Amino acid sequence: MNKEKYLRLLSLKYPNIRAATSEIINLNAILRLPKGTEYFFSDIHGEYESFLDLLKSASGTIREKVKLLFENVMTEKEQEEFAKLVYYPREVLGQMEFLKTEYGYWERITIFRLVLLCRETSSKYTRSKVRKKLPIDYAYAIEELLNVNHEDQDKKVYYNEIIHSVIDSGAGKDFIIALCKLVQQLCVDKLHIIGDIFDRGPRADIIMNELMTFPDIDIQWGNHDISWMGAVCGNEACIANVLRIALSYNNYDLLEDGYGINLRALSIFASETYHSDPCSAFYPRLLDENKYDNVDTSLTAKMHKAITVIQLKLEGQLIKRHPEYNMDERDCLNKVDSKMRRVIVEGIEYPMIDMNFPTICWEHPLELSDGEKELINILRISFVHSELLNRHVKFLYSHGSMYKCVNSNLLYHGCIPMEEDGSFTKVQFKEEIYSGKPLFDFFNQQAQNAYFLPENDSDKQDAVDIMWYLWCGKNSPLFGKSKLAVFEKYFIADNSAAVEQYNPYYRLSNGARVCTKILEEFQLDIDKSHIINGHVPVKIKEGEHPVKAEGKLYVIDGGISKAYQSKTGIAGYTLIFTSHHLALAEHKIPSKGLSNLLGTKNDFQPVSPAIYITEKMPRRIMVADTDVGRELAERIEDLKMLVTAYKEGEIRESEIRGYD
Ligand SMILES: O=P(O)(O)OC[C@H]1O[C@](O)(COP(=O)(O)O)[C@@H](O)[C@@H]1O
Ligand SMILES: [Mn+2]
Repeated sequence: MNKEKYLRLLSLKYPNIRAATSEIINLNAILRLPKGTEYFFSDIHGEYESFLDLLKSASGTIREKVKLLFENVMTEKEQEEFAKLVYYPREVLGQMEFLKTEYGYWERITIFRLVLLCRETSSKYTRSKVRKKLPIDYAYAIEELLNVNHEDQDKKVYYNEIIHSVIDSGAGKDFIIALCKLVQQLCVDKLHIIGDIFDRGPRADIIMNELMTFPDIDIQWGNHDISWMGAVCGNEACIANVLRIALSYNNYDLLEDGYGINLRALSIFASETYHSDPCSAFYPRLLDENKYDNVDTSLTAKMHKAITVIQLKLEGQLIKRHPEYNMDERDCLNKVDSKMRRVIVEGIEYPMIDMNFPTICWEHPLELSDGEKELINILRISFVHSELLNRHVKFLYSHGSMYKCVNSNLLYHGCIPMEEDGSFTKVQFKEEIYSGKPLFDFFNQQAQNAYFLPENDSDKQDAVDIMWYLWCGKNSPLFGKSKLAVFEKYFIADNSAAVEQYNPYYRLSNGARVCTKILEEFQLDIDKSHIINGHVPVKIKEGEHPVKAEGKLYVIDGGISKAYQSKTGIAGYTLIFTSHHLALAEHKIPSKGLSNLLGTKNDFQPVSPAIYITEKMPRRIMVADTDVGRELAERIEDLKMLVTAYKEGEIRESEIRGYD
């Protein structure tokens, strides 16, 4: 756009010198504020209770602020009760049994204390930023309360008046809820999710609903997320895969209650096809109980086997369609010698532990039976049309990507595929060869194409297929392992056949030199920047540490996922980036959540992690030093140009606004 056209558009918003100048002053003020606090989480894996605890408590930060403010007027127990209210106001209020007279007093003092907490948490933001986070209904009242000067006697009366009128009008509870939510949102200014929201734990859908309420959030897709996205794009191998994992963890509530995926056809097909098969290797892991949909485990095992066989066939077909994936080795069904009941994997022969495959014709092992064809078709329709799942996937697209550079940090879930010598692996798709950043960009574009291209576009199918490659391909930055040993885990007794080798990245990135090379590849300042990954559980109890490469790399998969806590020894990490420092909050097992709060009242354990400062900033980081700050500085320059244009008569000033 040419300069004059651009300034004319800008003049619609700032129609005269006064308006433009006052915006310049505002923006300059914002630049001089400390930057907001950023929170990083990864590998949440459907654990909605623990995750909501961490999010709503700002990983222990709110508890610290409560202590700071009220240590002298509240006992430890009262502080804990108060913090509990801030995290789960609706639930706590629903539980309260007070005499009417006591309640009125409690409501007043609670509002008063919450306002103090809001003031403390909002102190480093401009009024305008706080205003944007205010709930519409109470914006005016809250803003007044936050900004009243307590020294002034008249103002104090005014302050009390506001609180009284809120209570008198019967809005006390709602007002308390609004203040609590505001504290939560003020504490976590920016939220970064480094992938793997889905699979294993009970309710990824509840996590997504919560994330969608967050004003400032970005998501770097994990391999598990991309496989759900692929499923919604209609990739049948991905559909079979997400169902297989969900069944293996007994996640019926997520599938049926959450996403409305109808499993009737699968259960009928499985119980008929595998009626006398014990399906022993397919019993689900029972880490959580379903609240709504309970299916007996022997039927689940049959459904699990049915979908696994379908998945192996569909994967084999995909591999045949795409020789460029170089994944022939993963076409395992074609490596089975059905007569000898043996299979050859990576050149080694193993006995098969199970040869009951009523739907496989060994002449053409990848062909779906008629029943399987009909079934996968029904399931595909269910996934592609699930309304809530589509909303969630759209959000993953609008707020997510393969990687992100933000405030001097490089965020991605898994790895940059690398050779043993530290060079970026060159990967060929069609005629093009990609490596390093261009490989990420290529996959990012393909993921977009998979969902957004119209059905009749000739590039659509390849893009939809690549979603499966991103889930488990050797050179997928989201996966980064030599193979995903689905077949071996179910059908070979020897565990060594199921070993998945990590890409050399995972060893080489422990060295600062390789991390520097990666940061340079993404044009980041090598002295200030960090790489932030998830994907690989950090085995703390075996002496591993999340901070690597002389502080340049953070791996923050600490095991929020219950299934992995025995490996890591903790219940997850939160990386916290304030204006002063980078810190890791290390969460203890068990993080007792909402269900405890609602069950036995006294059993609630507040989130109180061990917090370690891992890097102090040489000086306080201000908004001016951040990406947003750079955008604001540009806007200031533009506004200055506009002021000059007004002064020189190039554009005429006006009082009225453009289009509104
Ligand atoms: O422990 P589970 O749920 O059976 O999953 C094991 C599988 O998950 C994977 O680790 C991928 O999941 P992550 O991205 O969470 O590591 C595979 O490599 C592995 O085969
Ligand atoms: Mn992962």
